[in-house]
Amino acid sequence: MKLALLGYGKMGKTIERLASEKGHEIVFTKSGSSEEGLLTDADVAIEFSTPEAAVSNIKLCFQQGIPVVSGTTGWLDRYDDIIKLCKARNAAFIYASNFSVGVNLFFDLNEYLAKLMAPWKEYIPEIEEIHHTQKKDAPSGTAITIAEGILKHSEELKNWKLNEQDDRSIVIKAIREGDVKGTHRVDYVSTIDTISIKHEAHTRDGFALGAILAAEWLVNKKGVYSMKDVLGLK
Ligand SMILES: NC(=O)c1ccc[n+]([C@@H]2O[C@H](COP(=O)([O-])OP(=O)(O)OC[C@H]3O[C@@H](n4cnc5c(N)ncnc54)[C@H](O)[C@@H]3O)[C@@H](O)[C@H]2O)c1
Ligand SMILES: O=C(O)C1=N[C@H](C(=O)O)CCC1
Repeated sequence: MKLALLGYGKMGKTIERLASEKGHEIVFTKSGSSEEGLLTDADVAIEFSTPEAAVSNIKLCFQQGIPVVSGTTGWLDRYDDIIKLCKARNAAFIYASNFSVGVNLFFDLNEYLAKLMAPWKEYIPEIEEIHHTQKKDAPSGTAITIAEGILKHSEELKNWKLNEQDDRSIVIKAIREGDVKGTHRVDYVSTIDTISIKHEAHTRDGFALGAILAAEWLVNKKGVYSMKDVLGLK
């Protein structure tokens, strides 16, 4: 598979290493807004850049007819526009807030637990995420997906809030420390006890391998997909 890498920071470089080990070829890399260029040698693009750059990078792929896998977080206020554009252009697109297989299993576990806990109103759900100090967005995209999974099964809770709790919202506590790769915990807290589930990434390899898997899956497809399609979790 011939790959274009849009964004060549911590994730871009991890993807380059692991994709090369799998026998894929990197034919294009982009690490700034001034670089445009032709992606047409690539079978698929993998986009891990910045919240400000993601939308124009994805559009660049749609314009050049290259399927695109995007893992950049912090731009989702534009997600619906991108989906419309993808359909209008008959392009191919996968976004995931987290590409690791472990986190995608954790998303399902989170929804299972949310359904189980829904009748037990004395337990209040809370989310905590911890990441490295260079991270630009808060809360993490993964924490937002976790919150959405809980909201789907709750009658009382209507939204999430960063570092703030009230009767109708789930608090997401965002902590930035050292070089933490990504830790997410969901607690159901009552006065009597706490029930917790946690995912802790030890390296970035899981995110990168999941993105490569998604790219391999997306080649020669059209349409909008998710990691559930890639992993057969639907
Ligand atoms: N979905 C997932 O599984 C997952 C996993 C890890 C990180 N992320 C997200 O991926 C993004 C990147 O993470 P990172 O740790 O590699 O960050 P990073 O800061 O190490 O790398 C980002 C790179 O993007 C480059 N860049 C800036 N503008 C650009 C542009 N216009 N076009 C192309 N590249 C540009 C920067 O030069 C930088 O090298 C973040 O949004 C992060 O939250 C998602
Ligand atoms: O390092 C990051 O930045 C990460 N971002 C994603 C998020 O916001 O959820 C995934 C975990 C790592």
